[in-house]
Amino acid sequence: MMAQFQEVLRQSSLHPKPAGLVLQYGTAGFRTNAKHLDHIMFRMGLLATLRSKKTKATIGVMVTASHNPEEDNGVKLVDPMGEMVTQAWEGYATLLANAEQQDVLTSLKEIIEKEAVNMSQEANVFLGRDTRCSSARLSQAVLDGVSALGGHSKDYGLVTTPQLHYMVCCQNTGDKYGEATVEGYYNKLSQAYIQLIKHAPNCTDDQKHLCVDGANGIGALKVREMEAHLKSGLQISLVNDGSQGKLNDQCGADFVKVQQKPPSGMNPGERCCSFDGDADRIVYYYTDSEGQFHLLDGDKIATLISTFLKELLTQAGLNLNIAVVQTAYANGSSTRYLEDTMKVIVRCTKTGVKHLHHAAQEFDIGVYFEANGHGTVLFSKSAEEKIQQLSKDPNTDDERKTAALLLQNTINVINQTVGDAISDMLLIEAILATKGLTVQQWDAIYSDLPNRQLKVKVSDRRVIDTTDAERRAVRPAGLQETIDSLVKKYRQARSFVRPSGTEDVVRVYAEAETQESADALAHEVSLAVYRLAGGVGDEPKPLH
Ligand SMILES: CC(=O)N[C@H]1[C@@H](OP(=O)(O)O)O[C@H](CO)[C@@H](O)[C@@H]1O
Ligand SMILES: [Mg+2]
Repeated sequence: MMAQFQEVLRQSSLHPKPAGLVLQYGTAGFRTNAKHLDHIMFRMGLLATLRSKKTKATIGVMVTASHNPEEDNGVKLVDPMGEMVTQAWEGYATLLANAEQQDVLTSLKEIIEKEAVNMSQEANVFLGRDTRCSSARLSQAVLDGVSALGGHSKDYGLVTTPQLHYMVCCQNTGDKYGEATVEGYYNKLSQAYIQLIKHAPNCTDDQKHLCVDGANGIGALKVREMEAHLKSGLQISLVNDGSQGKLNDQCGADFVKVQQKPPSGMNPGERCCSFDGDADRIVYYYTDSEGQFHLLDGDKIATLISTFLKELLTQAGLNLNIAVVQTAYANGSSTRYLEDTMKVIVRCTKTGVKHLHHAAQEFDIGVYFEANGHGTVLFSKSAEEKIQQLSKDPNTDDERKTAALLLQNTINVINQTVGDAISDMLLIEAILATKGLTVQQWDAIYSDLPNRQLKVKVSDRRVIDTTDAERRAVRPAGLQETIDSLVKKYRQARSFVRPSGTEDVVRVYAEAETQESADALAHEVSLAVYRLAGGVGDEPKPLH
């Protein structure tokens, strides 16, 4: 053990921390300009090794800053079942990341002691990275951290974030979930997709065509690799494939969702989708004959998927509960449609995938999506078993059997570990094909309420405290009362504010019957935040 600690000290000096730099393990790990991250990567290599020893399982480390600009980078840790690392270890990550150079060993020992980590236990770490030019160098720093503590590592190189989550889950479930290789991932998903579209024999070449915006990132590389496995079951035109443009610059799912417009390089007459920079988010869109842009975001995706699953459950005669998990950012129309028309259970959680994921685990089938397009579907073990039994039952009639087989293939096309743009894309394409739905028909299931998101700069965003899944502010005094009285001025209105977990801003959301009302309400609520929560800089200006 002494020798290992000596090695940590030696290696740590090669990955020095800039004095005074303080970073937080946020909603999606550490994220900042790549030039400040070398020591963070080394230390996350150390921490992942400890986590592996503690859990006696393989742990994942993904080097990416998702939708952030190319100059940034970041790192996320992946727990044994492919889920985000637990909250307690997020705390350790922050502790270790911020320890000054001379205190690294003390912090490391503190974690070892608190968690009673058996240091003679073997450790295994899987590593993946996105296409940023800083990612290769930063990955090496992670590997140095793992080897300093005597851990084993496997570097998957360029993979999407959800592919790495998948590998970790496969490895720790003895390949029950699938084979822990990129090839195994493509085979599992593409075979399930090909089985699903067998139920759409009338699908024309036009319907099989999809434009994909790869955000000039890893998703573009991987969608190309996947395409080869799909045996022309899907015809993909790839734009922003990374050959020319810059990562996430004027493209990608975040750009499309926030700007509500198509990415550069795309002429979206037909069905299109955009991935984000690490391919764990997806949004769809099209432009109608009048040139109007239509966005089909995470809420519309959750609605499409849950409708499909509910119909299959009915056909299969299976009594399984199904819920949709959303956040406060879900469009009010989607919530109303799901609850009132679809009669599915709807849950609202705090922002951040881990919250949605945990809530979704409480149901037989939990469909979760953030409005920005990050999401997946979780099937409980018993739900999977019931579906499998039915598909094998010789006494089942044809209709029930077909539904059970469709459900089975749906399970196989989904990456249950985390939101996955490629897997979600295949599922959505299969649903549209089997139901014979156009993107316009899908869009028409319900109409979004006009909405607006704004950001307000305040001197300390922690003065805002929220409750009820972030839908109500309990501090500062008077803020919620002000929001309530502003909301009353508009029809079908709703508004809330919360401090961002990834940026130094307070986010304001408003929706209402018209775009003008949503914009006016968002502005008035921004002013209330500015005045009551210590706004800095100029007062927010009206949008019109
Ligand atoms: C309104 C919004 O889209 N917020 C995003 C954003 O979190 P904030 O805490 O709002 O900054 O980044 C998170 C990580 O990617 C994502 O999970 C979340 O949905
Ligand atoms: Mg992402």
